[in-house]
Amino acid sequence: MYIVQIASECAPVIKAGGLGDVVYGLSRELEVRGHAVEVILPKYDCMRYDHVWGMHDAYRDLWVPWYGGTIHCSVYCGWVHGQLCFFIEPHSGDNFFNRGIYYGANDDNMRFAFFSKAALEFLLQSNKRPDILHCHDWQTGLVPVMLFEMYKFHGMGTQRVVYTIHNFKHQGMAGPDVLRATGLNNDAYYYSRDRLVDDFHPGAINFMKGGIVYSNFVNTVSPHHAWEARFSDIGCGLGRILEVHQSKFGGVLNGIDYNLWNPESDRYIPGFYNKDDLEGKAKDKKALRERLLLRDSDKPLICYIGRLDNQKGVHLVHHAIYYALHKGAQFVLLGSATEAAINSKFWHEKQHLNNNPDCHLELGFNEELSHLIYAGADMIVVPSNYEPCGLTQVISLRYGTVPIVRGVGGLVNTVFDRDYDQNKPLEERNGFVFYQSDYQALESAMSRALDLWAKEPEEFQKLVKQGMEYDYSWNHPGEQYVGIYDYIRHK
Ligand SMILES: Nc1ncnc2c1ncn2[C@@H]1O[C@H](COP(=O)(O)OP(=O)(O)O[C@H]2O[C@H](CO)[C@@H](O)[C@H](O)[C@H]2O)[C@@H](O)[C@H]1O
Repeated sequence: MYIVQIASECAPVIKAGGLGDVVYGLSRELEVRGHAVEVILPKYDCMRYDHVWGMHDAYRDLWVPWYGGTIHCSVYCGWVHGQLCFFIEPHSGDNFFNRGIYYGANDDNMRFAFFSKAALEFLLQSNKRPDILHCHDWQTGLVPVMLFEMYKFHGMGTQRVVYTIHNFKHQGMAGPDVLRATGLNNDAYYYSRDRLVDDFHPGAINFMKGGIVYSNFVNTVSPHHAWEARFSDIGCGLGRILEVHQSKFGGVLNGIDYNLWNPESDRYIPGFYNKDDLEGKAKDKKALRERLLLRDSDKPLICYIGRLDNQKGVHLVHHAIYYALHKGAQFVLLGSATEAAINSKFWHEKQHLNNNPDCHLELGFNEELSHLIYAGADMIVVPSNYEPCGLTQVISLRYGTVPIVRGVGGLVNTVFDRDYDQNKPLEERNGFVFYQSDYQALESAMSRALDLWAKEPEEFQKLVKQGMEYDYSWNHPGEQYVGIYDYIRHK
């Protein structure tokens, strides 16, 4: 099959979070399975150009209709660690992708509506006719809308679309302007409850809803989150439309790239190891302590890696730091906050803990350091309020770092409590789970983990190995996505 992914991120060249990992990892897996995959991305000024090889212009004069006129774009192509990617660069006063940021501008809705339109124009004008377009999150929700309402009539009638939702919270909203800009026009038609209008804001077009209504298959990134999206408020108002389209909606658990995340060959860690020989992990712990100026000791080391925002349960992350220190453990945090209030709270905390030899807060995005932390830590906390899939607990399992997680979303599908899991036999359990979002719940799971570490080190080691035995590579999800592509092609 010929598959084109249209997305706003692809790791490591453009990575703000887990979406980038998934776009890259899934693309590689599909290629290994013998399919041809291309990725279409915006050409941001701030992307990591050092991760693109052989960048050259692929399509010099792409004219994209926008409002009544056109915007001139150039399309570049290059290889991101073996994956062929196309980067669209618009030349207009809007400066859509020259802002020094990926997201967070006031006109994000227009930036990504334009990108979606430009991606379709690029396919149309360059005569690319993939079997499958795979779109991700609100940024590309308008792709299937425009494909089936416009481009279908211009020679793109056989393309099928899979739409993957990584986060229901951000849905992309705009006024009727976006219909004018993209050429969809016809307000009365699109402002209907079974098409694009937001169920709760009658004046707004909802991009994600468009993606759900028009795509041939829709999924989120774990089976449990698919259930939550339909039957709880986690669907953020999209529950009704998911109900209407339930026959084409499901959950596919994410994988991680096992070549990139591999403690036996990771180029960012000094000690290599596997489940049968964990000596290298001790070396990594030592290296991590040295790098972050933590005192060398026989204390356990707990970490947190991830965005710092309400989704991730920041109040519990904050509490975990102090509870770990109180229990005689060390704590390392690697996180970045986009919200000013959260950012300043953690900067304040960082200053406060600056001289503590058992704690280090690293605020910012640092891919390389994240590898060393996954390898060097004994445990990771993931106390999310909601979590569509979650990659950090899965990466941790691969690195023999025991996850302590809140039982929501994909965390439920990947972490099984050592003491209480009802469905897995003892020898298949791999971490600690708590359910409530209060301090006591977190503390009880953390203290169970720390007690096991201190009092029954052999049992703790067993848990580490059991976690490393899980296969959360792209192998299985890759097969599931190919099954979905096949199904919608022949339906
Ligand atoms: N400061 C930092 N420095 C370095 N690396 C950092 C970092 N902060 C995060 N990362 C890395 O970014 C990735 C984050 O993965 P998550 O699953 O937490 O994604 P996120 O919530 O962004 O995405 C959404 O999409 C993904 C993919 O579908 C879902 O798993 C998830 O539930 C959903 O919220 C991991 O690879 C992690 O190591």
